[in-house]
This record gives sequence, C-alpha cells and structure tokens, in this order.
Amino acid sequence: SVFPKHFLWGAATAAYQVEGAHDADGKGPSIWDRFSHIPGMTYQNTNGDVAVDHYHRFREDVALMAEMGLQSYRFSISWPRLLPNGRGNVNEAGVKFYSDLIDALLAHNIVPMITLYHWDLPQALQDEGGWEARSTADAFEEYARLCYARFGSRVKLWATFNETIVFIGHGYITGSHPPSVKDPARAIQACHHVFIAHALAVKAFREMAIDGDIGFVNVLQPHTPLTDKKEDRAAAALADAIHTHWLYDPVLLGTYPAELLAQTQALWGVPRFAPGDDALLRQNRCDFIGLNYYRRETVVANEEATRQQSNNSGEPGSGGEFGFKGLFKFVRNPDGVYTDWDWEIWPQGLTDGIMMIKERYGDIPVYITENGLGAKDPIINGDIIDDPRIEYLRMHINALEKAIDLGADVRGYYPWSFIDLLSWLNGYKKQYGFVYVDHSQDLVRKRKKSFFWYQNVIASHGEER
Ligand SMILES: C[C@@]1(C(=O)O)OC[C@H]2O[C@@H](O)[C@H](O)[C@@H](O)[C@H]2O1
Repeated sequence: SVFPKHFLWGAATAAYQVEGAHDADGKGPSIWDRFSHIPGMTYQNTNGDVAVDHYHRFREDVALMAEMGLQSYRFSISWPRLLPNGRGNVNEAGVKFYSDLIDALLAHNIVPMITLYHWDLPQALQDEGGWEARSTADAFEEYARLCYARFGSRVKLWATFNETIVFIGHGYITGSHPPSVKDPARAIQACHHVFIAHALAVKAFREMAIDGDIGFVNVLQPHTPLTDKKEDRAAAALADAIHTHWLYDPVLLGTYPAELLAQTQALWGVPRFAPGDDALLRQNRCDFIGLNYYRRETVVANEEATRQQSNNSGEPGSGGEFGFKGLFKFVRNPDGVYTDWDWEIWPQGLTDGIMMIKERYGDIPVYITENGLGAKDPIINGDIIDDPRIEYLRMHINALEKAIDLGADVRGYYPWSFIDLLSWLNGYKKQYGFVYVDHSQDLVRKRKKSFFWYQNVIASHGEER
C-alpha cells in the first residue's frame, strides 16, 4: 500500500471529554467545568464531571488500545489539572496522572501525541480576561514549558492548540461555547493572542531542545459554491479565506492573509499587534500541521447582507465568522449525503483539502488528527454494529491514500474518537468511538464492530479496509 513505512495508525480523544475527575486530586476548574453547569448550556445539562472516567480507568483503556494494535494515541492535557490557577503552583498528582498514562502507552509501544490546549482553559485565567488578555499567552508558555520539562523526554509529537476556529468562533462569535461572547472584534484579538501563545510555546520548545516535532491542529473544511455564479464563487473564496487562510497562515507562514487583515483593521482596528509580534510569528513555524476533517460546507452569497455590509458601521456583531457572515452563508447541498447531525459526508474533500494545504503551504508534514462519524450506533442482540462508521472511515482512508499517491506527506491518521465520550454540546448520544461506553452499567467498556475492523486495518498496514 502507499502508506509510508512509519505511518501511524492512531486514534484521538480530548481531556474534558473523557477524563472526568473534574475536581479530583487537586485539579482546578476549567471554563468548561463552569460553563457546563450553567443550566441550559448543554444538551440535557450533560457535563464532564465524570465523562467516561478515563482518569481512573486509563490502564483498562490503554490495554484496549494495545489489543487493537493502536500505534499512536492523541490526547490532550487538562491545563488546570497541572496548574489549578493557570500558572504558579504545580499539582503533582496531575503530573503523575499524565506521567503514568504516558508510561502505560510506551509500555505497549503506543506513540503519544499530546495536544496542550483542547478548549479547557483554567477558569482562574478566564477570570483575568481569558484569551482577550495578553497575559494568558504568557501563562500558556509557562504551562507548555512545564509539560516539556515533565514529559518531553518521552513524548515526541506535540500540538499546541486544537481547532482555534471552533473555540474562538463559538466562544466569541456565536456564543455557544464559553465565555459566551458575541463580538467579532473581540474574537479577532483573542485569536491573535492564541497565535502569540502558540509562537511562544514553539519558541520554548526550540530553546529547551525537546527531541520531537511541534505543530498546530486546525479544522480542514473545504467550501464548495452551490452554483457557478460569480457571487457564489466569491462567497466560497471568502469562506476559505476566513476558515482556512486566517487560521493557517499565521502558524505556517508567520503572517496573516494581507487582504483580510486590511479589512479587519479598517473595520475594527484588530488585531492589535504588540511590538515584536510580527517577528515572533515569523520565527516560530510549525514542524507539521494537524488536520481535523469531518465534512464540507456548501456556500452561497448572501446578497442583502452584502449591501448592508458595504455601508457597515462596523457595529460588532454585524456578522458571524469574524463579522463577514453577512457576505456568505452555508446551505444544504441538494445532492449531498448527511449524517444525523447534518454534516455532509464528502471523502473527496479530504483528498482535495490536503492538496490545497500542500499547494498553499508547500511540503509541510501532515497528520490527520481527527476524522470520524458522529452517530447513534445500532445495538443488535447486545452487539454494537456500527457499520456506518466502518463505511465512513473506509471511504476516508481511501481518500487519504489518494492524497498520499498525489505526493502529500501524510504521517498518521487519528480517527475521532478512540472511545465514546462527551460531545461538548450534544451529550453522550453522539457517539464517535471504536469502544462503546454503557452509561447504564457503570461505564463498562464494550468493543464495537469497528474495533475489530480497525484492528485489521492496522495489522494489514492499511491493505485491508
Ligand atoms: C463538536 C465535536 C463533537 O463532539 O461532536 O465535533 C466532533 C469533534 O470535533 C472536533 O472539533 C473536536 O476536537 C472534538 O472535541 C469533537 O467535537
């Protein structure tokens, strides 16, 4: 097969969605601990207090990974579990949890990939302004240095942030994630501080001479115009500029896309740069890019809003994604196949998306750090027969093979998710895992049909799928 010899067959999770133990052994609260307890914010007020209790059951879970033959495991570290106040005193019990997890993975020849930030900011830092405060970027550097010092001799694959567009977009534009702000100008400044935090963490990684690679994880979301009309094609290009170029250029090129930057600064005077920010971004590029692929979006122009935008007073909230929502909107593709959560299944978008990244950023190494089907899995005679997930993953492995055939340097594939876990706003009904968790039976784990299917994909190095 075309999969390179050292290609990693992995799987992914995130701390808040699997660990539970939300206040155990000295852990401090995160913004998701706080937010998920506000009535009405999540589906049926579900939260990660217990999640699937990975904090206490990680040895059992790692044994299941080993049984599957998993070659790599992507997980995130809960910042407030290590630094309950976001900075300063270290919670050694938290360090021990991750140290034991890493040792268990290594004992089974499973390569750890750490994500430093998967949305769970320490609440103490949010109380000081969160990502809108420049000081949070400095706190992130302190946190990253602690992780490098404690885990850097054993972990070689590091990503700073997961899906900045999601935690900034929902945190500061739609308001559906914490801190529930709806203001594009504040979103852009907060996003700038995330890029600075990333650059500071990359700089620290180099200064500490950690033996490994460090990258950034973004949503890979191709946009297709509904029609060939000029305005629809322009709308799709704008969606690409905002969803892709704005999020990727600063960490892969070290600069913002010039045209859009001119617009955001004319409209709202953001991002405001501090002296040295330019150089900081340019001098601390990623070793790889992590791509999270689920779906594509079909785009049309939004005429009336375009007119309104042209005499826009720049009032915050005048649009969605970075204030330009008025200029385009996402619509259903009449010929599309959709999941139960309305995401269009489009494997070709993975091939095209990877090649678009290669086209714009050159031969940057790529990991597919998330890809999976969120579904309510069928249970037949007590067995979880998740054929739709097997079919979804098979099609995307085929699409990945095409990109590698076309010369893309793809080094690993991490289906989301290893185990059924908390879906931020959808509770536990939206399942992604190879392993089922029975919430009616003390969170007992059960292997799904896809567990055995992926076990064979790994054993055959992708030949059988
Ligand atoms: C919103 C939701 C979900 O739980 O359904 O989408 C699927 C998957 O996407 C990723 O963006 C996130 O890293 C991960 O936490 C999951 O989050």
